Amino acid sequence: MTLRLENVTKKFGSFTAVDDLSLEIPEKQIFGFLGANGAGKTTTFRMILGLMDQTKGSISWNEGSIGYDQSHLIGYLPEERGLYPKLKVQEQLIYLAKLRGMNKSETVKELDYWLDRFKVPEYKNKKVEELSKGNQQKIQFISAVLHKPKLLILDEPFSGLDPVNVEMLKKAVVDLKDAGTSIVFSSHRMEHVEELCEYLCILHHGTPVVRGRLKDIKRSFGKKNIRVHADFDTAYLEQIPGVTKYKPVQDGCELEVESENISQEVFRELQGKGFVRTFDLEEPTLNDIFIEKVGASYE
Ligand SMILES: Nc1ncnc2c1ncn2[C@@H]1O[C@H](COP(=O)(O)OP(=O)(O)OP(=O)(O)O)[C@@H](O)[C@H]1O
Repeated sequence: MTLRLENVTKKFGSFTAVDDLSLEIPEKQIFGFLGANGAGKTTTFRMILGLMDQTKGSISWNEGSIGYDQSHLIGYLPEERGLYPKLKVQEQLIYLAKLRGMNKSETVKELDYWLDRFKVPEYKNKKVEELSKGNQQKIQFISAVLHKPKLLILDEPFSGLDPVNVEMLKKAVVDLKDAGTSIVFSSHRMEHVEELCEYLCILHHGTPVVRGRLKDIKRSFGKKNIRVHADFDTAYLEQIPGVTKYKPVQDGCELEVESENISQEVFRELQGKGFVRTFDLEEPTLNDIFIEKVGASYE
């Protein structure tokens, strides 16, 4: 059940929010959707879900289009969140699950499971407005997964959650993937995407600037980070051509180098100067890649 976007464009008047976006989102994986504010992530989700028509291009899931008759196969956590504040948690989840074809006893069973798992069983009969923002978000997440969707779209699922709740939700996302759910989520937090996703796309002004498998993206980025700890002054390393960043740290330095070859050059330059305690060569972080590809537009 691959989700495929082909040359998708969305215009609002003369403004292009999503520009000729082609993506293949593999099934049973967690796919990360990144981009600065206003990059077009939510707009893309809305088009995938059929909440909004694209101006051009096509979106297909399992070779067909996504229609309302597939609502029971899809779960969505919208960015704007949308629970009824005056209704009790159980009442409204029974109502929302009914729209997706679930009966009351199935819903209550699933709801009890999730409330226990998220350590909030006492909220079952509380009105949503009585819950904190983070706890409302957990309930909203439950409403997106209660019917065991095959495709789950999460718009900024971790925003506004404390670290314990972030971990709880991450674990739930991984377990859902292991159970066979295809998950797409947007986030501004690179470390979450780095930890959870095998595949990702970085959107910039509605256009993908990076897409594919995280491992391949990191490898092809070229730049590497090096951490050196030594019992001599390493400041001279900054002068090596191809060293793009230099930061002194306690007993050494952190470097960014243009390529693997330059890292070997740095290694050679360290020989014979004294005792080198650490020489760590690391792949770039997703944060490094994001800043390089998207960051310039902030300047
Ligand atoms: N209904 C609309 N009418 C006009 N412009 C819109 C509409 N919806 C979105 N936009 C514009 O389209 C662009 C993309 O918005 P979108 O909400 O998809 O971004 P996003 O990547 O989800 O951003 P964020 O990270 O801030 O949530 C923005 O410039 C936004 O102002």
